[in-house]
Amino acid sequence: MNGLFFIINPSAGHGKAMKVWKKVKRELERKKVLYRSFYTEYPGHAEILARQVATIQNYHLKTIVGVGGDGTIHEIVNGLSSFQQIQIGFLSAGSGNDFARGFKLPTHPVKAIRLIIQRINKPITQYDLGEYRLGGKKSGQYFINHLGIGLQADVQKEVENIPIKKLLAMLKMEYVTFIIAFFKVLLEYQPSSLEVCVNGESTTYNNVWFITISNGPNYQGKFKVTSNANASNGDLNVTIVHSINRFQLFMVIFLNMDGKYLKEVINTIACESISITSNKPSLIHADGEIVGETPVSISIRKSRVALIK
Ligand SMILES: Nc1ncnc2c1ncn2[C@@H]1O[C@H](COP(=O)(O)OP(=O)(O)OP(=O)(O)O)[C@@H](O)[C@H]1O
Repeated sequence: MNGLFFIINPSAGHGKAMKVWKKVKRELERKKVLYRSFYTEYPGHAEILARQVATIQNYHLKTIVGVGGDGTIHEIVNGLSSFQQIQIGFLSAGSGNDFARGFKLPTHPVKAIRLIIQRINKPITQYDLGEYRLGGKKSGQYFINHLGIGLQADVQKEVENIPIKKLLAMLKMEYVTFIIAFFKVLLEYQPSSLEVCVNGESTTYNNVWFITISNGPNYQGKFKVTSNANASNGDLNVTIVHSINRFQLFMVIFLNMDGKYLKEVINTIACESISITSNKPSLIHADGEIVGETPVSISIRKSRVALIK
C-alpha cells in the first residue's frame, strides 16, 4: 500500500499523543490521504512496529510518521536503521519534546501533518545519527538527538519515579517534576572519574557530573549547557561538566551560564568518535531513554536518516 504509516505512542505526553492523533486523523480524512495507523502497546514497541512495517511493505513504503515524544522517535529511528530509504515524519506529542524543538519541527499538529504531506516523495535532507555501543557489544544502537552520561541520566530516571508526575503534567508543570528529581539526585550524587578517548587520545577527567554527546542542536531542555551541535555536519558535539561544586552546577544548569564564567570546567569537543570508561558504572540515556551503563563507545554515522522537516 502506498500512503502514510503512523506509529502512535498513546502513553506519550500523558495522553497528549491521542489528542494530537485525533486532529491529524481528521486532517488526513479531509485531504483524503491514504493511511494506516498502529498503536504501541509497551515500551520498545515502536521500534518493533517500525521494523515490521518496513520489512512487510518493502519497496512500497515511503514514509513512516511517529506520534509521540523523544522516546518514540528514538525507537522509530532504531527500528528503521537498516531502511535508509524510508522517510521519517514526526508529530511531536511528548512531555519534553527536546527533539522537535531542536530540529525545529512544527508543534501544531495540523501544520505539521500538512508539511509532511507536502514533502512526501520530494528530495529531503539526510541527517546524521549517533551510534553507541555498550560494553564490548559489537552491534550498536542509535540516537538522533543526544546521549547523556552521569547526573543527567540519573535525573531522567528519577523523573519516572516522582509520584505526582502525572498530576504535574496535567497542570502543564512538567518542569516542577524535573526540579524535584534534579534536587533529589543532586543531594546524593557523587561525581566520578571518567576516561575519555577521542581520536585515539585519552584524557582523564575527575569529578565529572555529566557528559553530553549531541548530534542534534538542543538537548535536555532544562540542562541548558550550550550545544553547537548540528545533525548534518558529520560531527558529534561533546560537553563535559566537571570539577565544580554543587552550587556552581546549579548555576550552570538553571541559569544557563554555558561556560561564560566556567570555561575551565566545561570542556566542549567536536569529534567523530569517542569512548568513555569510568571508575564506577555511570548511567546512560539516549534521547531521554535509559539504555545502560558505562563503558560506552559512540561514533557518528553520517547522513543516515531521511527526516521530513
Ligand atoms: N503503550 C505504551 N504503554 C506504556 N509505555 C509506552 C507505550 N508505548 C511506548 N511506551 C514508552 O513510553 C515512553 C515515553 O514515550 P515518549 O518519550 O515518546 O513520551 P514522553 O516521555 O511523554 O515524551 P518526552 O520524552 O518528549 O518527554 C517510552 O519509553 C516508550 O517506550
